[in-house]
Amino acid sequence: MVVGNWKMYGNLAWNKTLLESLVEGLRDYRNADYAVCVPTPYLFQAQAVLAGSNIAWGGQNMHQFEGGAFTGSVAPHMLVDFGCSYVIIGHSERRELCYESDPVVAAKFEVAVKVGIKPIFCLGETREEYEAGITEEVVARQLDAVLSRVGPDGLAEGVLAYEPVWAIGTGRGASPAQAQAVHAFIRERIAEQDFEVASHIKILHGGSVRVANAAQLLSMPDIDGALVGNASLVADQFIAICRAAN
Ligand SMILES: O=C(CO)COP(=O)(O)O
Repeated sequence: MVVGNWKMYGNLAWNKTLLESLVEGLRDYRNADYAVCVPTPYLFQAQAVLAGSNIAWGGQNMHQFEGGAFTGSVAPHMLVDFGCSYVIIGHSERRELCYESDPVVAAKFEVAVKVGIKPIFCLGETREEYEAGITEEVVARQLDAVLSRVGPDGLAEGVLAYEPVWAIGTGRGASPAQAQAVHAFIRERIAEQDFEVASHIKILHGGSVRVANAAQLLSMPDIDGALVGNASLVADQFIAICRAAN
């Protein structure tokens, strides 16, 4: 599975070119599930261009409540209205810059499943945490917050994305072996609760996934796909990463 996270980039004209190029470039490919998570105002455009194609679309965030006086927020059902299959939950940029806590991320995960949207649940350690050698502790805490709220069967309704924060946007991602070790740790921790769920759940990798390193990362046994930032903004690069998935 390969998912593009456009973050806060794009405009109507530019999106149109990118989306149409993706449809064209991936038309004959069925090797993986493909999706793009676009800024909320452009969901209608993603829906219009991608409907009927083999590329799904989704949001990058949503509120955990179904409605209310939350100026500037987007309710889960609003993503449903625009045909979203996915929503990114707990991205490190939202955890860090918007102070989203583990309990909030867990609540969002639960609500997304409830309204029928697959959450792409992000977890990963910061550079300080990595350097302090507490990666597993941090990732376990983030995972457990969701697991304890929805249980293994609930978790199975979503997709996981391990994104070491120090690898995001830096061009210096984790090595395949480094990434594999944490992916395996995550899978083992889920297996402690439910072996079946652990063996079937998709764990994507994110953080400077590029054309040059995608195939190697995706060949690791516990890496089931990629969550791509920068390279998802360039049609040829995103298409190449999608084609590298198997
Ligand atoms: O944050 C990311 C995807 O969610 C990764 O971004 P980059 O691919 O730009 O490092």
